[in-house]
This record gives sequence, C-alpha cells and structure tokens, in this order.
Amino acid sequence: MPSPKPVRAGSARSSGVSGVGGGSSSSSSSSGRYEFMSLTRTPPLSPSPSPHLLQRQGSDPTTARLRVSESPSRRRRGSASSNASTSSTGGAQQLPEEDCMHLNPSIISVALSSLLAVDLWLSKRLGVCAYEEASWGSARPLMKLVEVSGHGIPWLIGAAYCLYKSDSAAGQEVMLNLLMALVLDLVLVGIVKAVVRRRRPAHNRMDMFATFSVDRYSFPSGHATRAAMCARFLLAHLVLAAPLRVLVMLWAVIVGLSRVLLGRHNVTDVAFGLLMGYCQYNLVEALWLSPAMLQNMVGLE
Ligand SMILES: CC(C)=CCC/C(C)=C/CC/C(C)=C/COP(=O)(O)O
Repeated sequence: MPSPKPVRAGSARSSGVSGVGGGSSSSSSSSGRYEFMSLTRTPPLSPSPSPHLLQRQGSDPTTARLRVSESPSRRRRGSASSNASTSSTGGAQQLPEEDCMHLNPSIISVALSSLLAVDLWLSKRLGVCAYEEASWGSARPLMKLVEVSGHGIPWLIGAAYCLYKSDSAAGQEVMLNLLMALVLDLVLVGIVKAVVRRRRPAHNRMDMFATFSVDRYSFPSGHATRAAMCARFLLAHLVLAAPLRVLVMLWAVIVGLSRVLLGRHNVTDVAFGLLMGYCQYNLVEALWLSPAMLQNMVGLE
C-alpha cells in the first residue's frame, strides 16, 4: 500500500497526489485503502471556489497592490498554501503569480492619473468665467472677445484679405503660407480631437460660433494651437517693434488662458495645444511654399 506523499506547492503533480493522499478521498476512507489517481487526469475542481480568490480576481490592481504591500497575504501565504493543499486544488497555488501580475506598478500610468486628477480639479477651479453667474462671470464677454480673436474664421478671412490686397511678391508669399498654415492647423487639430475624443469640461457652455463636429471634443485646444502657431509665424515674418512682439506673445498666452477661464478646456488641453501649435510652425517652415510654386498655384506675376 503506497503511503501518502508529502505535498509540494507549485507542482502539478502535487494536486493529483494531494487529491488522493491528503484529500480525504471517499475510496480511501470507505475501503480503507489508498488508490492511485492518474497523473495525467485533470484534478477535480474545488466545488466552490474560495471567495477570497474571486475577490482577488475581480478587485482592481490598486487594491491588490495595497493588499500585497500590507503583507498579511504574504504572511498568510505559507499557511494558505498548506491549507490549500489539503482543502483545495491548484487555484491557491497560483496566488503568487497573480500577485506578480497585479504588482506591475506602472509609474507612468500612476503619474498620468495623478496629472489628470490635478488637471480636472485645477480646470474646474479656474473656470471662473464659464457662465455669467460664475465668480468672474462679468468678464465673460471680454473673454469671448479674446476667443473671437483666436477663432479660425477671422484668421482665415484676414489672411485671404491680406493676400488679395498685398502688392508685393514677398507679402503674397507670406500670406499664402499663413493660409496654408491655418488650414493645416484645422486639419491636424481635427485629427487629434477625433482620435483622443476627450470631452469638454462639464461646466462648459457650448455657445461657440462656427464649430466643426469634432469641436465637441476638447483635446487639444484649437485656439491654443492657432495662437501659438500664428504668434510664431508673425514674429518670424513681420518686422515688429519690441513692444509689439511682446504683445503678440502675450496675446497667445491670453488666448490659451481664456480657454480655461471660459470653461471650454482643461489646463492640459491648452498646454498641449500651445506646444502643438509651436511645433506646427516647424512643419509650416518645412512645407513652405516657394515663390515659384506660388506663381504656378496663384498665377501671379
Ligand atoms: C472656411 C472654414 C471651413 C472655416 C472653418 C473655421 C472654423 C469653423 C474653425 C473652428 C474654430 C473653433 C471653434 C475651434 C475650437 O477651438 P477650441 O479651442 O475650443 O478647441
């Protein structure tokens, strides 16, 4: 008569053996003899999975991490595995592996969640012109004026008008490229908005004029990209006195800030928008339409 073998945790064999030797098998108890169980046979499932195990699988990773870091489960593991070997099968033996999966602390995801939480909180606090009754609601008309100054339509009309009125080849070249930059900006912002699909803040009133369907999304701020790109464009191609240069930069910052104050955007939408607009200018430079191309396209001189 084979004697019951000691159970070794983590071994596939152990579940089969424990099911026979240590599992108070009916055949052993009824006949008083131990029987061999086929080692290739799947060990019988525990009739009711341990609630502890179910909870672990359904719980969120943070909870699991906390639980592991608290250590009681680790401290218990020794006794748990020995208990499991007598009362349950392989499930309990997989606990350490599960813990490893939950214990995969992604610093980036934690940092991102924290940043988003701060972003939402700060944006809500800064949305002081989001509606007339808000704390700075009286400044809302002024903020909406700033909004118009960064809107796509006045910029497109303005650039087209300057192109039409310009009587120098250099001026026409600059204005045509500004038009191209504005269209490029609309396309790129539209693509990013459609991909990211971040909703606008809950406190925003959707009362903007002339919007595309993607403009129900807030990331990135189209006004911020346009302001940053146009500011760089103007500073690079217009000969401006120092105070005017400062004014242009200030305007871009105020347009960005006004998006948050109006409750249109979260802070990160604007920050990313300003950065994206700044980088977009590099693309405009790379795609710059030369006078020769301009002659072919517009048919001037
Ligand atoms: C000629 C033509 C099709 C012009 C379209 C210009 C237009 C509708 C631009 C949209 C501007 C806008 C409301 C952007 C949204 O800005 P956010 O800062 O709220 O993202």
